[in-house]
Amino acid sequence: MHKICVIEGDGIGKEVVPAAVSILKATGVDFEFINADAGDEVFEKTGVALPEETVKSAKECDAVFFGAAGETAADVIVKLRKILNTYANVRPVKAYKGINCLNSDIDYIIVRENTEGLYKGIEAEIADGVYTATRVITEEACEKIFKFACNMAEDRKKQGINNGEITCGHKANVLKLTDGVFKNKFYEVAKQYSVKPEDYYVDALNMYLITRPETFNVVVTSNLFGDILSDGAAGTVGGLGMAPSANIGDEYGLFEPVHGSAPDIAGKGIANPTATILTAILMLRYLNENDAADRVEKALEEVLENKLTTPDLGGSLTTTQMAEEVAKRV
Ligand SMILES: O=C(O)CSCC(=O)C(=O)O
Repeated sequence: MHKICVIEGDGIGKEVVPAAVSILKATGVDFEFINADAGDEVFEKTGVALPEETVKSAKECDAVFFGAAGETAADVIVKLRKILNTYANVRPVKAYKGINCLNSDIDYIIVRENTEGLYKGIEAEIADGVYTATRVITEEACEKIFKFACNMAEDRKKQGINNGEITCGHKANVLKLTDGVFKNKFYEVAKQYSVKPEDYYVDALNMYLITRPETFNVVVTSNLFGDILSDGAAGTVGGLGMAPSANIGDEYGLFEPVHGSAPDIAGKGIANPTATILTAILMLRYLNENDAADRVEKALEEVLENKLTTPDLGGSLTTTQMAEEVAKRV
């Protein structure tokens, strides 16, 4: 039995998470779902966006399934990632039939370092009207993220998905010390694996992810660059409604769609649940429930291809109705 800490959060999180949970229940896998609070609403009630009891529940469960947070997003998810030390933020970018994608051959994974860089939160006013943000790069975090990414590239090679290509995005021509270390550690670690390493300046890489996305397999980069590249990459495969993510550490897994709470459509029943369903598939694989993951992905692919979707994907169903179409095919 898998215990899952479910945090719906704010806005459409309250719609897409229950939709995905209904599909998880349809797989027949033995789950216990334990609801917990985080985000704007609990902040307004208690003054705390990430309650201690939610952190406790997250640590006691086998995985955390998170929806979205509004204005408090960074206070909730960045803090949770740090507390759970989920140092790898895994962001698949894949073209699905029936979805308006840049091309049909896109299938790569962005691995974003998830603990440091500019996300250390070290900001200061160092003089009147002068403000700084400190970017932290440590050899330890570099080792961990590059080993994680190289293992992923090797696994995909063993599955025949690709030939071990792995790409590092950095800005070492400007950030000569911090990204010089980042780039050098990448090649140092890559030597220990049967992979094909390459690197690009992150601005050029951003362009290549648009002009030739089908040529990439595993892309590894630092925190803020990963945040930016992954949103742009989502745009090449149908938008943030198609963007799942898995925050992975040595002890915990935190699963969340990349999109936010979308207050403009919250409560209308039209939120696209695909990103959250794809996130549920990532969680099933993390829990080694690979047969169930395959069944959900096959069911989702059929639903997408037949436009049994929410309006943003060309269909006419509600969030719940789309999830029901997936669930009955699982
Ligand atoms: O920048 C962050 O990661 C924290 S705010 C939510 C977000 O943008 C993302 O999860 O990509």
